[in-house]
This record gives sequence, C-alpha cells and structure tokens, in this order.
Amino acid sequence: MNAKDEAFLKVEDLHAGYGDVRVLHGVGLSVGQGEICAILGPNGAGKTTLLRALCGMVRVRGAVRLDGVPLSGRSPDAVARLGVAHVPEGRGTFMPLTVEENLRVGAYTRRDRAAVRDDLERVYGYFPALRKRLRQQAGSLSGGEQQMLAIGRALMLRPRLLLLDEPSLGLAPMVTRELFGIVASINREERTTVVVVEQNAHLALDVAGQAHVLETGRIALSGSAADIRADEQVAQSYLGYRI
Ligand SMILES: Nc1ncnc2c1ncn2[C@@H]1O[C@H](COP(=O)(O)OP(=O)(O)OP(=O)(O)O)[C@@H](O)[C@H]1O
Repeated sequence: MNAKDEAFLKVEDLHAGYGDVRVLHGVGLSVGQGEICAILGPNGAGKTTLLRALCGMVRVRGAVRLDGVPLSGRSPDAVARLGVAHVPEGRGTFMPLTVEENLRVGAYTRRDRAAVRDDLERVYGYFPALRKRLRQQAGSLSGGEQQMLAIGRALMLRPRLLLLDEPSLGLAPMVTRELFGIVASINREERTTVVVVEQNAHLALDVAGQAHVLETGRIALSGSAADIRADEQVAQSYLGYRI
C-alpha cells in the first residue's frame, strides 16, 4: 500500500466504450505494487478495452489511479510518462525498423542517454535472442521474437505498470511458456506491477497472484489465482487444456 493507504493501481466504477458502443460497465479492481494480475474472460468481454482504458487510449468515466495519481482523462503520452507501458495485442512493433531502433523508440520519454544504453543491456539480458538480432529488421523476426521485442520496448520506458494484451497470441506453446517465464522474472527482479490479459488461463494463473474474470464488461469473479483456478465455472470455461 502507498502513503494514501490505497492499492498501487486502483480502478473504480470504470465505464468505457467506442462512440455509442458501451463496453465496460462499472469495472472495479485493485492491484498491489509488484503484483501480477491476470484478466480472463471470453471473446468480446472487454479485456482489451480495459487495458486501453487504463493507458488513456479510450475515453473513460470513473476513476483510475496509479499510486494515488489520477490517470483517467490523461492522454496516452501523459499516462506513459507516469510509468505505464502498454504492449498491445498484435504487438505494435515497427516492422521496417531494426530491433535496436524499436527498443530506442520505447525510451522516447527519456533524456538520460547513458541509462538508456544500460537499459538496452538490461533488455538483452532478459531476451538474449534480441541481442543476436539487434540490427535485423523487426519484420523479419519470428512471432515469438516480435513479442519479446514488444515487451522489451515497453521495458525501455522503465515502467511501474506493465499492461500486456494477449502475449501468447499466435505463438507456439513452448515459446509462450518461455515468454511467461521471462515476464515472471521481470516482475520478480524489478517489482514491476503487471496486468496481463490472456486467453491461456493456465499460464496466466501460473504467474499471477490474483485474477479477475471479465464478462460482458463487468467483473464476474475476483480472487487469488489459486481461488480462481479452483472455481468450477472457471475450470469449465477457461481451463480446458494446458500447454
Ligand atoms: N474500435 C472499436 N470500435 C467499436 N467497437 C469496438 C472497438 N474495439 C472493440 N469493440 C467492441 O468492444 C467489445 C469488446 O471488445 P474487446 O476487444 O475489448 O474484447 P476482448 O475481451 O479483448 O475480446 P478478445 O478476446 O476477442 O480480444 C466487442 O464487442 C468489440 O466488438
């Protein structure tokens, strides 16, 4: 808890959508500093919209606070400058740029050049595959390497909150498992708070401390990852197979 005795990320009565399409209907959740929080739910439930709402990409009604500081109503750039890095579904890497150029784009808010160089090393430490390809165009990377690059680029912001949207999308099971292992080490070593939206509920619950199930824009169930895993409805709907 911070000085205001409030969770690190606090979301209250959050409503969001696209024009007349209302997607989130009064979402509330709290995430402690250094925690990994998984968001599960069926297609179209609003998981991606929730992450977009947290990082200022869609207009919201309600409150989002990070360490007591309001995020709601700020631009994506202002939210990024407060330490929120978003890795969107589909990764959003710049295909014609090299790996290292993509990583440097992630540090666009920063002036401390020497520290940026140190952070490149830090990212290559987590993702040795990227170091081997630092001068290669992002468009020529495998899907798994592109996802690593997207997460690496987010790390270049030195985020306090990392938002990951479907990191496993389109990846082979082995690559996905490796990726989640790296996310867990980033969280452990840097105490970065993580909110991860993930279809692969087994993997997400393996690394998360707490989880929420989002259904038709509302939180249907919240609890520790162990409680959510033990829930019969969750088991039937989301835990069909393990990779
Ligand atoms: N740009 C947009 N304009 C209008 N409606 C949108 C837009 N993006 C998403 N939606 C709608 O908002 C609803 C929630 O979509 P969202 O992508 O947030 O769900 P999701 O839970 O992430 O689903 P998925 O698992 O399929 O990615 C869906 O009905 C979707 O059609």
